[in-house]
Amino acid sequence: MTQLEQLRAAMGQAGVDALWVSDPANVRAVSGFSSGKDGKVLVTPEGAVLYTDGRYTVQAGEESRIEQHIARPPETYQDAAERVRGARVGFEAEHLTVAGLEALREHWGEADLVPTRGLVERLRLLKTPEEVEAIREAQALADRVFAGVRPMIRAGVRELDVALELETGLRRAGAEVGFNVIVASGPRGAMPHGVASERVIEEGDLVTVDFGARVRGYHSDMTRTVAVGRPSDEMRRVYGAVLEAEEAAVAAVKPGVRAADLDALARGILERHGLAEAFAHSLGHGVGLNIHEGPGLRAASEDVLAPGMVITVEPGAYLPGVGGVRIEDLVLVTQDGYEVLSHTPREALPG
Ligand SMILES: CSCC[C@H](N)C(=O)N1CCC[C@H]1C(=O)N[C@@H](C)C(=O)O
Repeated sequence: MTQLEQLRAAMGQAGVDALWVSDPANVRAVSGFSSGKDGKVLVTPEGAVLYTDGRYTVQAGEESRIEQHIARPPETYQDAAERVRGARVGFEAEHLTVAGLEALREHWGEADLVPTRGLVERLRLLKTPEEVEAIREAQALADRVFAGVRPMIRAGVRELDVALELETGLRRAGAEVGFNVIVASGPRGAMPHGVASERVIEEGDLVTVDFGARVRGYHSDMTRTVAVGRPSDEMRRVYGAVLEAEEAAVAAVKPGVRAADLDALARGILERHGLAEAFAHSLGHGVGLNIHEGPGLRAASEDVLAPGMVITVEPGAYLPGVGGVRIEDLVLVTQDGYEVLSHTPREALPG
C-alpha cells in the first residue's frame, strides 16, 4: 500500500472522506514539499492537492509528489471548497488554529468539518528505508562534528563557544542545525533544556551537550555528558546511575516492547539509586521530520515498539543547584532488536 492509500484507510476508520492537512511536518510527509509551513494539503478519495503560493512554484514543482495548486487564501479555500462539497472533511485538531478553522467554516459551508487526531503522525511512526538513511546520515555527521569539538570542552571555554563550534561544524558539513544546542555546565546541568549560555566552564564540571543535525528534513539527536577534570563524588555517582539506566534501556529495545515499560525500566534503575525525583522528563521520543514525534517513551504512552521506529533513549538526573547528567543515544528498532545509530562513545569518567 502506498502512503496515500494507508492515509485514506486511516481516514476511513476515522469516518472522514477528505483530510485538510495543516501541520508543516505532516504537509511535508504527505507531499514531499519541504516548506510545509507555507503549504496545506487536501487529501480526497480521488487525489491529493498541495496548496502553496507563488514564492514556491518552482520548488513545489521539483519536490511535490502530488498535484500542486498555486494560490493564496481565499482562492486556496475556494478551490478546495469545490473538491469537498458535501463531504465529511477531517481537520487536524491538534494543529489547526482557531482562525484556520473559522476560515474553513466560512468557505466550506457545504462540508461537514470533523476534528481528527494523529492520522498522518501514526504513519510517520514507521520510517521508510529512505527516511532511516537520512537520519543515519544526520547522526553520522553529528558524530564526526562532535569528535572535532570534544577537545575544546575544557575549563575556561564558554558554553556558547562550544555550541557555536558544533553549529558551524554541522553547517560546514552540509547539514542544518536540528535544534538549539544544549550545553549545560556545572550547576546549569540541572536544566534539561539548558541551551548554551555565556557561562565559562570550570574545572570539576560535568557538561551536558545535546545537539542534532538535520539532513533532507530528518533529525538526529544525541547527548553526551563530559567531565572536565574530576567531578565531585556525588556527581560521579549520579553519572554512574544514569549510564546504568541508559545502557539497560537501550539493551531492552526490541519489537513488541511497550514504550511505557522501557520508561519504567530506566526509571526503576534511577529509583534504586535514589534518583527517581531527579529524572524530570520522559525516557525518550521518536525522531524524524520533527525532533519530537511518536512513539513517546513515557509512562502514559500506549505505543508499542515496532521495526522501523527511530527513537531516543535519554535518561537524565537533575539536581537543582548542583548539576545534572543525561546520556542519550539514537536507536533504530530492527526486526529482531535494535541498532544504535549514534556512534560517539559514551564518556568514561576519569578515575
Ligand atoms: C529542544 S529539543 C531537545 C532534544 C533533547 N534530546 C530532548 O528530547 N530532551 C532533552 C531533555 C528531555 C528531552 C525532552 O525534551 N523530552 C520530551 C519529549 C519530554 O517531554 O520529556
